[in-house]
Amino acid sequence: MGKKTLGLLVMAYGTPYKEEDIEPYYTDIRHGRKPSEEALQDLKDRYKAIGGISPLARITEEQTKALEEKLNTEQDDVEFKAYIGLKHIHPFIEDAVQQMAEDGIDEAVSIVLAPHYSTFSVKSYNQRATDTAEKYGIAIESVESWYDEPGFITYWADQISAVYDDMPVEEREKAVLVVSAHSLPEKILQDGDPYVDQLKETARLISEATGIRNYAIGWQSEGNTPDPWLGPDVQDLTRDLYEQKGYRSFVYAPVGFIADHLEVLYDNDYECKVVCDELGASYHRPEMPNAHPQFIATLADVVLKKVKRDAQ
Ligand SMILES: CC1=C(CCC(=O)O)c2cc3nc(cc4[nH]c(cc5[nH]c(cc1n2)c(C)c5CCC(=O)O)c(CCC(=O)O)c4C)C(CCC(=O)O)=C3C
Ligand SMILES: [Fe+2]
Repeated sequence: MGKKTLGLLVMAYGTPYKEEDIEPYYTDIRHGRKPSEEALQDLKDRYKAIGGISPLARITEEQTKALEEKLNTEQDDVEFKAYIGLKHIHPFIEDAVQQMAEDGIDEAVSIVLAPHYSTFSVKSYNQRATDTAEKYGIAIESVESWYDEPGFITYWADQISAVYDDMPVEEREKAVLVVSAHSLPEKILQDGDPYVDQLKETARLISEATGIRNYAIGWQSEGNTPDPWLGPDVQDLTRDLYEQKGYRSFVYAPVGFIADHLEVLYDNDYECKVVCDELGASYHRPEMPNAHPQFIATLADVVLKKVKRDAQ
């Protein structure tokens, strides 16, 4: 008998593949409500500013292929077969699980390509995966978070240290590390959501690993809604750190994301850089994990730990 095939559901946010996808994609993000003409144009302009469309679709695919390959070379007990399931565009999470069922898979493990757990993000991905798997009789186990995984911390520590090592000593003395994730509505805190504490812990572990004591936590890319969002926003934080603490060099580590995409290429590389330029401060942003082998090996560790624990 051959090896058992285990489904590997890799879930991610999703991104438009071409300009015409932007409207239905944005409508899906807004729970089916069409965006205003103005908001739609604003989003189209941001995608245009990063080169027309996001590289995220390609990167998610590269990460998924690399993870499947790594898992299958790392161990010999099962054969992992990867499926991409997206939150806001095809192939949707439900499509991926249905495809698994059609391929005869009855056992699967899932991981979200986002390190920190929140009721807004990972919980809803996992719920959709579990509901659909149940419908098709697939036994699925879901990774919940990996914000403190040693390889993840090492990845960022190495990238950040490389940026600091390249700085002249005078710059390094006036440098600050800004560790950030996507902002969420403040109301998540009322339900004891672990999101904020998890980001703080990622930052603390990076500080410990790099020896960088001057760091601050920020939130970015907040939505355009009337409710209050988690702050401080990274742009306001940049000004405050400049004015009140005298920092002159800013190193942005958007650790809530793992790929080059709109939030990083626009919200950090354009918007934060504009603030730094205005202030006459230096802007740095270490490389995102993307399909970096060290990062993929970390994801493989996370998946294998989940599978092994459940096998006991
Ligand atoms: C927590 C979180 C993550 C990280 C965890 C995870 O990865 O799941 C994330 C990632 C991403 N978010 C992305 C894109 C967008 N998110 C939006 C809007 C929103 N995100 C939210 C949350 C998150 N988002 C929320 C609460 C809203 C407001 C919704 C509302 O209106 O109530 C909008 C609408 C316009 C705007 O607000 O900019 C867009 C275009 C892309 C793809 C980028 C690309 O295509 O390159 C990625 C990776
Ligand atoms: Fe988003």
